[in-house]
Amino acid sequence: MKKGILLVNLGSPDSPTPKDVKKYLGEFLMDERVIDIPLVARTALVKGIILKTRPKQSAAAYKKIWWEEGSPLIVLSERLQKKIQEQVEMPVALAMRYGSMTIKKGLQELVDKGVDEVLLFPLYPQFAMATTETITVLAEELRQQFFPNLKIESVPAFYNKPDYIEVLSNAIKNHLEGKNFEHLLFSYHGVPERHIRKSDVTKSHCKIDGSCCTTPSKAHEFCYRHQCLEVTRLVAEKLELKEGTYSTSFQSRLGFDPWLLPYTDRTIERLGKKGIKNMAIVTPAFVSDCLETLEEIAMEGQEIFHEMGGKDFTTVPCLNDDDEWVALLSKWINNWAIDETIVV
Ligand SMILES: C=CC1=C(C)c2cc3[nH]c(cc4nc(cc5[nH]c(cc1n2)c(C)c5CCC(=O)O)C(CCC(=O)O)=C4C)c(C)c3C=C
Ligand SMILES: [Fe+2]
Ligand SMILES: [Fe+2]
Repeated sequence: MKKGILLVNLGSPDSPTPKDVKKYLGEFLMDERVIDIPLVARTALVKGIILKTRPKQSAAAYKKIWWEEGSPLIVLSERLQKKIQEQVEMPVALAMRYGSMTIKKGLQELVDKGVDEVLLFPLYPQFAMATTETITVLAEELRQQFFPNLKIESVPAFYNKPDYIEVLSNAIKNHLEGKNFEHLLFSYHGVPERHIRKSDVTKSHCKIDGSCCTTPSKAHEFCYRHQCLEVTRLVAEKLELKEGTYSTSFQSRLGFDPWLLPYTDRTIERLGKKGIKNMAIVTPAFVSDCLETLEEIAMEGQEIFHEMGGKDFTTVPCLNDDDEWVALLSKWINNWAIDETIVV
């Protein structure tokens, strides 16, 4: 059998124009694992309300962060793919869950190279219904419909793998070397609380009450909140951060449902009001810098902090195409090629 890799990230619009942003958001938000309400209600909400105003607003935000080569998320994912390809023997393709670089095209590219066994690699350290699950479900649907002879195995969330924590901690340490920060905020993309309850395989563990996520449970294999809190805990342990000098928050909420707390914008506000003058922020739910890190955090977050009296606001870049990160992903891929072990 010939093996190949399909790295999958979220995706971006083709350009930062309201028209392309609308097309992209339409596909993204109509995903039943992103806005998880019945089809009729989802259509009314997305097409009848969100897509009437949001594309213009989002396009303006995208314009602020767009690069000459294109969307930062896509460009950085492509750089990652190229660097991994230099370190592994088998073909490495890249796809996006939404937008033009489809998973179908990615699978076809591998099949055209003679691949019949694919390692599907969602580029998300933590599991979420709206990220990892939607990728694996779609890939399986495409396999059944178009590639019935293809074998696909998926890489699960790797949030607590010691070598991932080490690479992430080193990246944070290197970036913050010599910088004097009083507080390090770990900001993760949020999800509606409802998503956490839906993914609870035990159906009774998740209470979103702050304690369930630190009580051992089978539910944590698919609990986004637990997995985010664990990344913070493990990195803080590795970097020997003192209690009270770091915290976790959740960003990018959409709509009026309760999302995971505390919210990042409010947390930054609170830190500024409390008299913190120098803060740093890291965003471990994203492996590539994107709209949510470059605009929402590095621009809007910084502005909030300054308005509250804060001075230095340092954003730690995502792992992007960091050499240690590339080496780790290549090691995991090469291990799979040798003995089918998936990420240990
Ligand atoms: C951990 C990763 C992500 C989760 C979980 C996630 C959930 C989620 N997102 C929305 C709504 C939007 N997200 C948007 C942008 C965006 N989201 C992620 C990652 C996760 N989303 C990334 C990497 C990006 C940036 C993409 C880029 O091109 O750079 C947007 C678009 C921007 C905007 O208008 O704010 C929306 C909308 C929901 C509803 C959701 C639910 C669980
Ligand atoms: Fe929990
Ligand atoms: Fe999002």
